[in-house]
Amino acid sequence: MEKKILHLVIADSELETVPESIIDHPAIVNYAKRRKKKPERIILDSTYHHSALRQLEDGERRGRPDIVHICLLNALDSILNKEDRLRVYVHTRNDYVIYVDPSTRLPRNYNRFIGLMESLFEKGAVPEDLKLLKLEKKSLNELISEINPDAVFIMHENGEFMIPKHFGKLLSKFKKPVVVVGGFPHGDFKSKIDGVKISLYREPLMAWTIVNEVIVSYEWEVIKK
Ligand SMILES: C[S@@+](CC[C@H](N)C(=O)[O-])C[C@H]1O[C@@H](n2cnc3c(N)ncnc32)[C@H](O)[C@@H]1O
Repeated sequence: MEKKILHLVIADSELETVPESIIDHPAIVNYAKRRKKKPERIILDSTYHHSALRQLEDGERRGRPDIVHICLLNALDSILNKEDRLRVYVHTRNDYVIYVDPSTRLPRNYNRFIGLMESLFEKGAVPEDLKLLKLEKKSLNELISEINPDAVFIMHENGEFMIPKHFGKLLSKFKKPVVVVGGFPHGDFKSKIDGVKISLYREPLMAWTIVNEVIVSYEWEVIKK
């Protein structure tokens, strides 16, 4: 029997290189100089580029690679992943998808993670020989069609309420479910996708907390040894 695998998509993630329209902004130019990189090659980060972000549409939610970093650390270090029952994808606001090999050992250090993302956006795959992380231009809907799941669940604070334990049970009924978690700090999904919206708590939680809850609730159902 084919084993059940959970496909987790961190969607509409606020991970992008600096947009053309702000490459001349002093906050970007100075930061790029300090890091000895070209402005267009650096990853937008609200901690350092706050004043430049104010000039961008959706500026209050953009530049949050830290959300992707923490979600990926949690997912890749999970028991579910070590048991080869998890596939993780990062979809970004500009419709790029990062395919994450389950054996990837992501840098714990945030600055090193940023360096890795910059190489990925420049080269399309890192490390170039092993291709543990691969970048492709793709919409969220294209990614989901490619996975070809038997169910799609969208984690959403306004979805049908279900405690994590019950959600794990529901997920385990499917062979290849996709679970979508928003990789952004505020607001709603920008991509339009079909799926069953599920809320796991009566308040909004951070994306990485939802990632943990989903993974562990599923793990308790499918890993029985
Ligand atoms: C920080 S939240 C998004 C921002 C949130 N809409 C807000 O304005 O505070 C990031 C993601 O975590 C998931 N999430 C957050 N709270 C949730 C909840 N109570 N139940 C299910 N998913 C949740 C959703 O996928 C959401 O897109």
